[in-house]
Amino acid sequence: MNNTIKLAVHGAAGRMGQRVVALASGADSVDDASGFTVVGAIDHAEHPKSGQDAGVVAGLSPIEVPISAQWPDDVQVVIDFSLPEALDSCVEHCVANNLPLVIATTGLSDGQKESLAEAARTIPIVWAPSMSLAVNLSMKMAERITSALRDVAGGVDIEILERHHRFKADAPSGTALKFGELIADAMDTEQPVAHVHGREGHTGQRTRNEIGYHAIRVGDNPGEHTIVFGMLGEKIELNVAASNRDCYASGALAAAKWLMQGEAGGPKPAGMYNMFDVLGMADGQ
Ligand SMILES: NC(=O)C1=CN([C@@H]2O[C@H](COP(=O)(O)OP(=O)(O)OC[C@H]3O[C@@H](n4cnc5c(N)ncnc54)[C@H](OP(=O)(O)O)[C@@H]3O)[C@@H](O)[C@H]2O)C=CC1
Ligand SMILES: O=C(O)C1=N[C@H](C(=O)O)C[C@H](O)C1
Repeated sequence: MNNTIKLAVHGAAGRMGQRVVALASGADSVDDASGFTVVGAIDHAEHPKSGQDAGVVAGLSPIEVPISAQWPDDVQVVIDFSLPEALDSCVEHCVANNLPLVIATTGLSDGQKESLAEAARTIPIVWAPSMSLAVNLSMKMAERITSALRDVAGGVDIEILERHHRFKADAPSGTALKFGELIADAMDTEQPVAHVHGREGHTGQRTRNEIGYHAIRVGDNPGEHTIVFGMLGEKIELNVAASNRDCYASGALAAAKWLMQGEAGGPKPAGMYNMFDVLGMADGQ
């Protein structure tokens, strides 16, 4: 009997979808990727690779699963790496079929975030802008550094630089925005924190309650974030960089496996989870 977890990948023909299909199909021996069978490789019907074997598209031998807009019936868990405009139908399918869902797509609208919160009342969802262990650990470090420097004499200026490949459609990255959200909370100021995206012209002096964001698009960079903590006389730079996309793919597979490991032997209860939950880094864990 086949006891593996039956996985569908949404956005399967894309850069990330291909790596999830490859790792889950055993392309490399990655612990987090063991124990899955890819049963669905979902992409839009007009995709040029539609109908082709998803394993072949991902650079492997055939896995006998075509890239298709049709969802198979035997799916147990879904991983989404697609586009904001493609996500809604994926969430609707998971809610209608009671399927646990890992959402990695970034650039979502406020309305979509509200819809996700609603969906999480019915199904368990892991939603995170970065599935990478190193990035999530760096987020915890950024919170810690921000708190430690909160009352430093002369103050600290915090700026977030992100670099990604030229094909990336959203800016700044979802990860940069999440770093900013966590840092703003850790700044714990009475004044609201201003999120400043790039600077140009006669901007005046930098204020003390702002976080700056700078999005760089270069070549094939799979994702790099640098958080600069600038003080008078010294600075700290926290840099976290992917060498390839497998940190995200294996993190998403770890999240899918975690969703399938509820206390009662079935999936986790309905709710909104993140990678801190998956990695055991949530407050109080
Ligand atoms: N959370 C994380 O750890 C990470 C998140 N990401 C995010 O994941 C997303 C995908 O990234 P990436 O793989 O590089 O992007 P790609 O553009 O390479 O892949 C997206 C795939 O989704 C397809 N798609 C478009 N419309 C639909 C639809 N209606 N239904 C199903 N599939 C559809 C695209 O087709 P077509 O090409 O024809 O548009 C493409 O094949 C981005 O938002 C990115 O920011 C990326 C890496 C890590
Ligand atoms: O589009 C990408 O490539 C990435 N997107 C995510 C983001 O927007 O934060 C995560 C990672 O940095 C790669």
